[in-house]
Amino acid sequence: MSDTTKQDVLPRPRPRSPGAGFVGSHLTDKLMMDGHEVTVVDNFFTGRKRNVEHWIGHENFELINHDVVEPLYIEVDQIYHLASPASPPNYMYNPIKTLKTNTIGTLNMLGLAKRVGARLLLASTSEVYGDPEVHPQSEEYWGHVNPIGPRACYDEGKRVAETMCYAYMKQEGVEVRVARIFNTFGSRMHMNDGRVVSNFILQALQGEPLTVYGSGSQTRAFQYVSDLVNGLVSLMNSNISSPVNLGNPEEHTILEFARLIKSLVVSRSQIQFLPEAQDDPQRRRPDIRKAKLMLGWEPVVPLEEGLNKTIQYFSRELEHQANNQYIPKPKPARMKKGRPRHTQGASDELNELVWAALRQKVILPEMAGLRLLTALSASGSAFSRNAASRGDGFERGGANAALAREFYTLTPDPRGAGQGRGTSRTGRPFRLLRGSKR
Ligand SMILES: O=c1ccn([C@@H]2O[C@H](COP(=O)(O)OP(=O)(O)O[C@H]3OC[C@@H](O)[C@H](O)[C@H]3O)[C@@H](O)[C@H]2O)c(=O)[nH]1
Repeated sequence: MSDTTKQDVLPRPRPRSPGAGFVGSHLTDKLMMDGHEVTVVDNFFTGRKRNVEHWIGHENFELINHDVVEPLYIEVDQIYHLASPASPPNYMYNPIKTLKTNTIGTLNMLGLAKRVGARLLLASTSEVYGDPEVHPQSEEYWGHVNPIGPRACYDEGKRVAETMCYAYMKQEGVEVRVARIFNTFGSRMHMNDGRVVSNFILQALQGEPLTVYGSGSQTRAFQYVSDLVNGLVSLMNSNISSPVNLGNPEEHTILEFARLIKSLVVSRSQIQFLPEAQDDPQRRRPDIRKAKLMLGWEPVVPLEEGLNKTIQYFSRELEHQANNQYIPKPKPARMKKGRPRHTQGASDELNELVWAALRQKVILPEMAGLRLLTALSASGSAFSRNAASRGDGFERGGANAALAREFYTLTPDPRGAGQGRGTSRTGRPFRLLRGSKR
């Protein structure tokens, strides 16, 4: 099928990504919000349906339970190939599976790209540089990897995945993009992820010792997930086929990082030194001059801001887990006149998502809208809990208008937009009722 025909059939790009994991689910949010049709493919080895459930029911969204180690036959224009466990304990847990995913999985995705004429973006990693002898790491550096060490399944798996991309580009003309992703953190990381950010935050929140492997003098530079997602999308849509580093160049020792998290959580946790991990890279920091120059991209979220959001996310996860269900905090069912209604306790991320949807006039179908409301409700918003429980009302006419009205009424726009008046999805203008009785 030619590109033109495909464009005729699918007026908007139709990307696919194994997107129920940490990074994939944030990428899915961005692509959906930008109006694309998205097919998420995931085997749920480390991904979770919960991360993308708010899109289930949306006409532009499809979720396929599939392992990329098996061939896949779908029609797409762009492929974000993110499949692979990324946390060292996860990828070392089943090294053969990690190797299969990164080798056979990548071959299958490149085969798919070749068959349908799609562009493929490989989520590669800073781990291709191994324990680097060059600092900071630029794309020209070939790396220093132990090919038989415990990290090799991932490091070498990603290195050969890059090799495969360029072989398909040269031999078959497949359009490829390669993002070398440096340490990334944010909400939707799994509680058992095992990487340093989730470990330290969870330990600090629970008063457990923060486990520093080795002396803590090894360094890393951490980027917030929204910066990464913006970088991935801009790389996909660029004309740069050679590898590009995506990361935040602000470098810290792991010990400094432990202290920073302790202070942000205001935790009394001790710091506990454990034996050093084998082949642990000692220094890592991205050289991002190429991304800046060629993509106009650089991270914008300050470390502390990203960490505070992530701390908030993990506090809720802990609360949710402790109760096995979220017990809402007591709140008056009706707010007093003049007092702003808001989703206090609701996740900023969900608020942002709903607001962005309303601002960009993305259609929130009843099911997706209800799921968002339910999620907000689970986060402790008395108002949205009521709205969710009145879900049947949304099935009737003007559902999106009702949904928009609910959110206009209860949620402050985090970016200050939507003041005073709004327009519903049906085009019917309505007044912002925030702060007054409805
Ligand atoms: O509890 C912990 C966890 C980790 N660490 C240390 O913190 C540093 C960072 O470790 P992480 O497990 O978060 O991540 P690593 O940097 O080793 O690997 C990561 O690199 C980039 C990505 O591609 C991957 O997400 C991941 O492989 C390491 O030095 C590690 O030894 C601790 O000191 N304590």
